Amino acid sequence: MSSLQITNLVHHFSANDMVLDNINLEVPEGSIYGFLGPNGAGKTTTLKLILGLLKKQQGTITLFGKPLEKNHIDILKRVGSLIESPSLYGHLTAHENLNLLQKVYQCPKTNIQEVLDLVGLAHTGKKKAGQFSLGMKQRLSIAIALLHDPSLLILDEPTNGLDPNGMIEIRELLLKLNKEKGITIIISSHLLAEIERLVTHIGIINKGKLMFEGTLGELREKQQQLLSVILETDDNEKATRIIADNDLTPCMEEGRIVLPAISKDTVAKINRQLVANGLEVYEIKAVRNDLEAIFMDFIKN
Ligand SMILES: Nc1ncnc2c1ncn2[C@@H]1O[C@H](COP(=O)(O)OP(=O)(O)OP(=O)(O)O)[C@@H](O)[C@H]1O
Repeated sequence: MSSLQITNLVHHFSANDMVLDNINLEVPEGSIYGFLGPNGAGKTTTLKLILGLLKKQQGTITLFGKPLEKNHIDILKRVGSLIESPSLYGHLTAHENLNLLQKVYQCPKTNIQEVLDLVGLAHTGKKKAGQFSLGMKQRLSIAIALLHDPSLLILDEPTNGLDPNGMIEIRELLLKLNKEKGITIIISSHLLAEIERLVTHIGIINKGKLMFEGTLGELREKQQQLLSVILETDDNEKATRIIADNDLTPCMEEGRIVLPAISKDTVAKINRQLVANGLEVYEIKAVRNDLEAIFMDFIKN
């Protein structure tokens, strides 16, 4: 069962800007789904459409097996979200902030202490939210999103601007919410390293197109398949010209030639050509791309 399914989602802000270009994605129930992409890729637009904060133009959005348009209120009751900067009352304590919003959202009062415990703010007592660190403010915003006991939490770049400690706190909180409360989480980010140790599933979006979707394990499998080749010769400029004649695109990095993934046969062929052209080949080695390099590859192409 999936918590969210999107099919053929298209969105324009004006006639000739395709901000979302036929997005299809699926968030399994119980997963932590990392929605990854560079600035301007279309992450916030997608998340706003999922929450009904933007009017859908084309495609279908289904949450908990029901179409969004026809079940908007019922669906929103099951979703907590944090999109863009949170609105907190700086002159109120964490408890007072939650107390106020609990009345606005008409959710059970009993949730307040539990939610404060969950996000690690139960000890903040009389301290006003305005005096909180950015990390504490983010955790209070997540607490607000949790007040009505949602089964899906949608967070748009919640670790933006946090120091490494703040990032770790949010990561541990989200893992706890997922494990202990069974909450499905969608979290957007433009940094793979930031969410790599948190997510079970990843969707990579670039220029409004979904470039990859799968489990973290499937992304790692791509890592196994992708090998770049590093070469060093006594005349790298000449070697680069010879290699480029094979329809390859070598580039220079730190005085060595770097080639995208190529087959063993091609490596042998290039080696023969370089030697036949009188070059000394000092080194040819295959290197595994790390996950970050794979992500960069998705957003480059
Ligand atoms: N209200 C709007 N009117 C016009 N263009 C918009 C509007 N909102 C977003 N855009 C454009 O749509 C594109 C996608 O923006 P979006 O905010 O969805 O990207 P993002 O992946 O969330 O990026 P970021 O990490 O920078 O927030 C960008 O080119 C942005 O300038």
